[in-house]
Amino acid sequence: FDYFRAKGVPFNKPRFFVGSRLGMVLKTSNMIEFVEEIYNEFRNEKVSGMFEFNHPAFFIRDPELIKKLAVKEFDSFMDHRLVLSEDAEPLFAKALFGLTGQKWKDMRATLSPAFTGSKMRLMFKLMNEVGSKMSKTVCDKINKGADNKVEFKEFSRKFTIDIIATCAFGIEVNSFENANNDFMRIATKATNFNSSGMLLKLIGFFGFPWLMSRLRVKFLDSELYDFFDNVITETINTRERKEITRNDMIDLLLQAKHGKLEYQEEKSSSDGFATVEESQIGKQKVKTVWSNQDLMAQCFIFFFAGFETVSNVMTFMAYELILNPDIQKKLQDEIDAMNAELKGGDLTYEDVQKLKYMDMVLCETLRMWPPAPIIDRMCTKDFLLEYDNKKVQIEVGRNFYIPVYSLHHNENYFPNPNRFDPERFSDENKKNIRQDCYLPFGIGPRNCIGNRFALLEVKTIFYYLLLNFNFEATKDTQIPIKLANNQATFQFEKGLHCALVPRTK
Ligand code: HEM
Repeated sequence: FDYFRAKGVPFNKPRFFVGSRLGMVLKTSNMIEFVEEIYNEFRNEKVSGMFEFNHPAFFIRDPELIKKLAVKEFDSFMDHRLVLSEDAEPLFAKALFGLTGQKWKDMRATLSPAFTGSKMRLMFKLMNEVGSKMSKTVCDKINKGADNKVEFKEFSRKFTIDIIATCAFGIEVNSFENANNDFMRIATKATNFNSSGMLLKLIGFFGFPWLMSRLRVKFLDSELYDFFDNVITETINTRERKEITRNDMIDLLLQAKHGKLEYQEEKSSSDGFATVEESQIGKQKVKTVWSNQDLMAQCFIFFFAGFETVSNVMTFMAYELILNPDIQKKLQDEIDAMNAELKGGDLTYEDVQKLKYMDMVLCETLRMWPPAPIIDRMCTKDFLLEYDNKKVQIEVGRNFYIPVYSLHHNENYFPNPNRFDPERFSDENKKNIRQDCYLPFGIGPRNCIGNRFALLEVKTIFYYLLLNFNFEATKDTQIPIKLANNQATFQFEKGLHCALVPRTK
């Protein structure tokens, strides 16, 4: 607890055992309150300190320093702090997010060609099929008299499960017809951080990973591991035996396994303002031979990273549209115009790129409600941090946090930050946005590999939903919303209860 005092860095006064995480243990604050509390404690400092239980961590407030460490000095800050070892969670440890050093570089370079604009264009067909089919199912049900009141988080999970199942695993699920399918059951289990058992595990893994490793505590249920193992092994075997091509992620991973996937530079490759660029590391050629288990871990992380984040964005976007009917109407006008232009034809990848206002609304949702409100990096080479005539040594194994949420809500970077205003991202205004202060998909070579996929997915689903429905509040809608007092997830306390009212055109 003397770590920061010795370095002359101001720090959040730690409490015995819990450090700066009392709110996590007592469940008295949510993730945003935690980030804001630490961010606002030393408003005039570029760097401060906090404690993950007994583990000191730097908190970098200054965007230029963040950029310096996460981009320019990437070699010294390449990894995330590993709280899950290979013993505790083989799938996490072998997946891109958990990999470290050279292994991470090789895997990133192997996978990044699967996430370029041209690959997204091919995958869009699968996404579009699910989006349009599911909206039609919902429409038919409501038109036949089914209840039009939904809890939007639960509702959007059905879309994201079906899309990730078809795009990452090559499996059609149809969660609106069969709500209790295995994917949904497993996903719900994997992302349920609310139970006391899970809270204890989280405290253990965050605060005392070495102890958890000694005790051989597993993070995820073994049923989950078996489920992914069976699904992926079976799919890979069938694909290889029957030489089926489907342009989904399993296809791309198999191409990568056989060394046939290479990064292709593209002329214009923006899938929206929030798109992040791939670094040179991701564009290298690699010769590593990957095992089926390595591939399985990647499918797993696509599932894990791409399911909860996307359904969260969808829920927050629906909430903002309910609060701001004029914005909802303007977005529907754009969608209706596109629909008229299509004259009954299929929506294409290029059409989605043309939905400018959709991009503005989504960018603003990601600013107001970034699904990853805080991200971290771990020091992989001793580093002397110099700023404001100070010199602070950061040793290997120490990590720093980037307060994404607080940057997005700092009035110096986003005037009137609590106002939902898509106009910030208009052609005219977006040039005023500092790229180092807008980080919904992270920063530097370790940014979100699935960013294009995520943007495309949300836009496609909202296209079909808003074409057919108005989102309206009901007596059960919690306004203003409150977040659940849980620092492991970023969710509404009571969900988002609302009505999908069929549009009369
Ligand atoms: C709106 C939805 C999403 C958001 C806001 C989001 C955000 C993020 C953020 C903030 C990071 C950490 C970046 C950093 O540390 O600089 C990350 C990493 C990652 N995301 Fe996403 N993500 C989303 C959707 C997805 C999807 C759909 C996929 C996969 C299909 C995905 C796959 C990953 C992976 C594999 C990583 C680890 C990258 C690495 O370590 O090299 N994400 N994401």
